[in-house]
Amino acid sequence: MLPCHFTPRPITPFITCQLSTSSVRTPSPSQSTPLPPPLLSLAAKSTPDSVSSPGCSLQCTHFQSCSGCTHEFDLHRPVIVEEATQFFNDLGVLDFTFDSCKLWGWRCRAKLAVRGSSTSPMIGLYQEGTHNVVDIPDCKAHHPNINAAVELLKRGITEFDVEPYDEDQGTGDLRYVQIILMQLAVTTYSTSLPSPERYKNGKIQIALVWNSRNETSQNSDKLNALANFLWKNGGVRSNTHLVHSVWANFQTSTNNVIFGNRWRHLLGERDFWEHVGGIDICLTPSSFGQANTQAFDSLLRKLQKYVPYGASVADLYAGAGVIGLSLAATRKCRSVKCVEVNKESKLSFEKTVERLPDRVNSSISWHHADTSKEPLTWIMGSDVVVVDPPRKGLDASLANMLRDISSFKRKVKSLSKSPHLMDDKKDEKRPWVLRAREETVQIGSTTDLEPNQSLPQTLIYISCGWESFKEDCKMLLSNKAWHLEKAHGFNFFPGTQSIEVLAIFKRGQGVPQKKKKVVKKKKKRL
Ligand SMILES: C[S@@+](CC[C@H](N)C(=O)[O-])C[C@H]1O[C@@H](n2cnc3c(N)ncnc32)[C@H](O)[C@@H]1O
Repeated sequence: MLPCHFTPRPITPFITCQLSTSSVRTPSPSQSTPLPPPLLSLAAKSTPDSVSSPGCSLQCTHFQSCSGCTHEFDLHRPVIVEEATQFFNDLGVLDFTFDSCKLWGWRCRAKLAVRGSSTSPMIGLYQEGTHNVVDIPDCKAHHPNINAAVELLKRGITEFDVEPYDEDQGTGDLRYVQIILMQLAVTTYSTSLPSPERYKNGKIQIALVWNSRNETSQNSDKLNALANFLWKNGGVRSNTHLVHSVWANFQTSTNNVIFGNRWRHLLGERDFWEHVGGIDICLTPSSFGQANTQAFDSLLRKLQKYVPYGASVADLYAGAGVIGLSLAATRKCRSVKCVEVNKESKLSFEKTVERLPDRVNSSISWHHADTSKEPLTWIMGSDVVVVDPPRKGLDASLANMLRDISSFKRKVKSLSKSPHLMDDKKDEKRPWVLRAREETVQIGSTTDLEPNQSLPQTLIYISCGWESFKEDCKMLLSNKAWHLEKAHGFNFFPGTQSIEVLAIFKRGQGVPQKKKKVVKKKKKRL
């Protein structure tokens, strides 16, 4: 076990170190994937270190050539944590915490470009500022099973003479591959397995982005041959049993968009299950999923504590509704309303709901809608609103509405029949409202819910974009309708300067946190 050195700093968040990599194995078919850096198993609340600890360094051969990681040392404590601590201190939150999470092998989702030739394929990320792909077979951020899947794929490409995509010419077959680690196989469904075990034995979903319109295009025989190879050598009957399923996505556009609209399930099980936040969630290859599922799980567990039992929750930027559904299950919510602009997430939501424990008795709905359009109608009647926007932060209309929330009391009365949610407005013409109604999924009865015109008292902001968060935060606080009560950071992307922030805002001005008094013990006289 390597030591992690800690020395105090003037402003110090609590840092929780969980540096264990013991749970990660290397089941590469050829056994050539190296082990991640040595084991550190600390579980401590501690002040951070100020020296570069060798035990917390990346030790990756691809560092500097690959654009994935920007920082090599002190993975457990990105430099930005210092700034975040100061930022929250200035806003009166003196007990900002930072959970350092898993430092290597944390990435459970990878979208990698496939370039080079069939005899010498390269699978990796672009070099910073270029379209040159860097091969990253030994990536230390990837879960080892992702690296093993990449290696298997390379073998298949060579064996079946699959031409990687050539961006300049627009030729070749295989453009990208998306590889996702799943920690819960449907066939061996058992949430009683400890989480590290599930993580260690995670299976892989491979989605091949094929340079053709559909599965009947020219060269589809090669696609099938490659998929069969992956299944034969990595699937359920192989020695390694690494691969859960193989999918194809068809994309012929010359722009930078990775995926086309057409997806095909080729081999293995169709449904892909994950266990986070106390529930099983189903993810399709096209729906949003967090790259660092273990860190996301820690965040969800923390978030749940800020939601009162029986609360009504609006989950905005909801994806497949993971946050809302996790709250429905663990906080016995009265109602949960999820709002998401990507229609593809609907199916995942529906499947996840099917596996919710029987005891969940909430009224749950999922709406295919843009939360920036008439945002007030989405949060009305909720006690808690959760926002988890993309990196660019909140849509301006939503941020403005939240900032001015105190002035909306009267408007709420007139809006109490939400145009998004009510069916009795037959003359509704606005296309986005009609679309939202069409795609709405409602689970559980709404009749027991008395019309509720209240506005939320708690705002929970989950951010993956530190710069946009700072702006949104200042904006939200500027009208004094909210105060910041708590803030926590999570090391979602070790090796980079990005952190995930969980911030809890409450209505009103709040009481400033007091600095903890240092109680000096009197020396006993001998
Ligand atoms: C960071 S992801 C969070 C997803 C989800 N909360 C989760 O953890 O799985 C942001 C989500 O917001 C969605 N989104 C982006 N802009 C939106 C908008 N204006 N209205 C509704 N959803 C939006 C994206 O499609 C994406 O699914």
